Amino acid sequence: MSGATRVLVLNSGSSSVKYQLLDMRGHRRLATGLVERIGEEAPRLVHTPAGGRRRERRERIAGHEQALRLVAEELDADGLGLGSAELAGVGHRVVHGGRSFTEPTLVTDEVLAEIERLVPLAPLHNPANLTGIRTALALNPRLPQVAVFDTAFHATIPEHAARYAIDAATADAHLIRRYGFHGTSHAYVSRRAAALLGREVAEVNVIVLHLGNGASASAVAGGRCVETSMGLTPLEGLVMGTRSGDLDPAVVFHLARRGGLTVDEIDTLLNKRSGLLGLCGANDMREVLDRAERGEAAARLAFDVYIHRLRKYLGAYVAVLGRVDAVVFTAGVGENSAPVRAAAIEGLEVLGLAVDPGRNAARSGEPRLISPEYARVAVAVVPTDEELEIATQTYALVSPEQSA
Ligand SMILES: Nc1ncnc2c1ncn2[C@@H]1O[C@H](COP(=O)(O)OP(=O)(O)O)[C@@H](O)[C@H]1O
Ligand SMILES: CC(=O)OP(=O)(O)O
Ligand SMILES: [Mg+2]
Repeated sequence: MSGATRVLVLNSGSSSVKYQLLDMRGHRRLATGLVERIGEEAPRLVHTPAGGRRRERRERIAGHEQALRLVAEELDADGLGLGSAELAGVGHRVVHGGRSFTEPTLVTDEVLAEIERLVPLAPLHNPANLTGIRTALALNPRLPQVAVFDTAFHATIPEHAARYAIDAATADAHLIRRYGFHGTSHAYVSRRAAALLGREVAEVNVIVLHLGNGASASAVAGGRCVETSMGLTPLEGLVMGTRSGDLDPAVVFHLARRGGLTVDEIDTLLNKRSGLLGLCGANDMREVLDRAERGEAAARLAFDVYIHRLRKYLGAYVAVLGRVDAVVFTAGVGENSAPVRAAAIEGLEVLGLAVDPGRNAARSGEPRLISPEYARVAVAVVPTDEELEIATQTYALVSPEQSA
């Protein structure tokens, strides 16, 4: 392999693509960007080269392939395109790896076929991820492509936590079990949390609360994930921006039989029109908090439902782990919302948990403690960096001699 030291990371969501180009010498970001509202009204691309001016494009963007071609054009314009000899490879976030993929994987035809086979388990995500890989390959067939799976870190969850209590043969026939998602973030953040405590990863038990648009909790014992809140798909668990999280599965039958909704309509309802949005009409936690402060009852209730669910999981994961060294908040809401963190931990002194108001209110892009000096369990904020983690894993695969 040549002296190529750059990695492009693509995180293709159902209607967006986030990307970063990193130089792995010193982990420097050379460009970052976002394409949003793909296939919807008013799509746009925002591209920011390091040290350069932010550029924006607003044009029709019908699908992910077109989105990626525009990204490639923007990178080309900065001399950073997919044809560049300095590019060592492309790392793709792939949401569902089923039980087939527990490690970052160099993409081959067989790997593509397996990701395709898993589409029914992640219909909103895997097709976009596949298009990302195929388009990058079309733009430069010689460039190594690496798939980094959201599910991989959760492969260590023991069987008793991964199995749903349904007919075993049916579960096996349809690959039904808990897979878990956001694994790249849970892995990265739990490692950074151990470093913040000045301890070895193998020594600490951590609960990670990844609260973004999608949200999930995980229990990590000595660096191995033992439980997580998302399941077969990223719908289970916590209340999210637009997803319901946990509910009685009979709600689905009831909506089909009594409400006259089709399965696809129920799927859309639970994934896109539920959560905070469904409860109060806003999916952004900042707006929910603003409206709640102005006395809007629906927004107050949405916040309370969100926090109640979070606290239930927190308590459950204390029981799962037995001993907890740290509770860690991460992702958009977890990193930025002091009110969410305060409400999640309030009154949990019995579990050794407390938040220092001054520390909680402070702002910083660095990992930090927000628990008081005396607390038995650390409460921390650790910014996640899925892109850096994907780039690091990609570089280790495509350039092992240099990344070592
Ligand atoms: N200051 C803040 N207070 C509350 N929520 C915030 C704040 N800043 C960002 N967020 C929330 O973070 C969410 C995005 O989180 P992020 O981790 O970037 O999500 P994703 O990667 O799933 O798109 C937004 O929906 C918004 O609600
Ligand atoms: C898997 C998942 O929920 O991802 P996101 O939070 O990016 O929607
Ligand atoms: Mg995210």
